[in-house]
Amino acid sequence: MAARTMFEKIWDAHVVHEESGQPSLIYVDLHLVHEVTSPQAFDGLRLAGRPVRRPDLTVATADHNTPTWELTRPIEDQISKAQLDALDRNAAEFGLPYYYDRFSENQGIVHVIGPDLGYTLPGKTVVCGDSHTSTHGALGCFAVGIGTSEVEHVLATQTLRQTKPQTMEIRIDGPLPSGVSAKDVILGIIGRIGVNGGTGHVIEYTGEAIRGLSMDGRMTVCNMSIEAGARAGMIAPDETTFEYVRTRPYAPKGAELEAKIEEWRGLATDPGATYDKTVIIPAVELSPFVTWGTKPDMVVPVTDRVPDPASFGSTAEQEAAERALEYMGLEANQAIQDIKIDRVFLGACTNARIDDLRAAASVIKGRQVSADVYAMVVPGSARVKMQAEAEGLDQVFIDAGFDWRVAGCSMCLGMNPDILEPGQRCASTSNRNFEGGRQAR
Ligand SMILES: CC(C)[C@H](C(=O)O)[C@@H](O)C(=O)O
Ligand code: SF4
Repeated sequence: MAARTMFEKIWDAHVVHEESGQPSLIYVDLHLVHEVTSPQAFDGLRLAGRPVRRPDLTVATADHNTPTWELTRPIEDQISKAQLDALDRNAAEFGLPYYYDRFSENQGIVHVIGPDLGYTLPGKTVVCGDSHTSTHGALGCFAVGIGTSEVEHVLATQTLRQTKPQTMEIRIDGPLPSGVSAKDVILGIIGRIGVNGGTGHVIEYTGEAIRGLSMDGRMTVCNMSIEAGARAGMIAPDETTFEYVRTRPYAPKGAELEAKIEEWRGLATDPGATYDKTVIIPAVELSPFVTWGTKPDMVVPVTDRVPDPASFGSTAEQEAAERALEYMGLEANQAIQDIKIDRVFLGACTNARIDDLRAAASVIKGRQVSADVYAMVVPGSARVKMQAEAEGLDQVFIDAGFDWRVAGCSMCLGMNPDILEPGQRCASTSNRNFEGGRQAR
């Protein structure tokens, strides 16, 4: 058989039906569900009198609307409450055995809990009515975000209509310079290829720098494939992946798992397989990055300055930069480290896993949040929160003046009470910086 990429192997193994000129029908191994994009999908099933075809392959949780204050306080916002209540009802009515409501010890951001609990596994096809489903590809699976009508289709049939994407390799050569994290890798990539650089493609991240990342770091990279315009992101499973899976509560165990691992070793892209596009970035060219504007590719090293709009090549870019500076309240050539911030948000499916909290706590330990800044940490899941508390990280944050919250999406999109006031500037670990969004990084 001809040499194939990892994506092609997973795709080939899941095609149910192909017809020329039509999207393919692919089988879905894992369907993740949250309260925002599922209510209408369940309504559709109810109207058609159809059951959920594979409740055993469906995992649901409440994350976007959940308040991050103490769980004993009731939800004030009626729209949030209605979406959460709808998922409670739908999970009960359609018999979903794996539903984690906001009080569950397995609750959390859907992209944090899937891998952490051991539902997301190498070789699978994973879908969710959510753009950052790309996160799961870090384990070596094809994970793609879908819309609400597709959520209904998957609930009803366990299949998805999907046009076969093209493949793109992004190789980061050499080890990462010190101080450069997974977030810097992906911001550096997006800064280079732009927010449309991956359009129509599945990105496979390769190279020494990627191999050297922990699973949590790999998820950060794959998470923001969407900000590069890609359909999905993926990383070949290796010993780091297998070690991670061995300690997941709901992953296969013992001999069954070891047999699976042998199978998963065959998923990596074959030598000689070709990608439709390849981008090579030397790791030495990466540094700690932040965004200064209103698109994820408006990126500079943190030691640098806000760019001058006049320095951009096209009129469109110049105008976009001018608008971004105005929105952000920044001046051209201002040093990034001189920018005043009002808030800090550590959280979201980009950077709220245990490695992220450990890294932040190691910097924060012994320091104080400025009296002018309100800072909060929102762990990605109840399990991450528990683990952090077992390690005493919560105390490090609290001693420094951070608020220590309950898990959820929180300020990342502000469907819950965690929002900025107009004009406030926030340093955020989230994945987007759009106008009207809630965060700056
Ligand atoms: C609510 C949901 C549809 C949305 C998404 O798909 O991305 C959200 O997760 C986000 O990040 O804005
Ligand atoms: S944390 Fe943010 S990006 Fe991630 S799923 Fe929630 S709202 Fe979307």
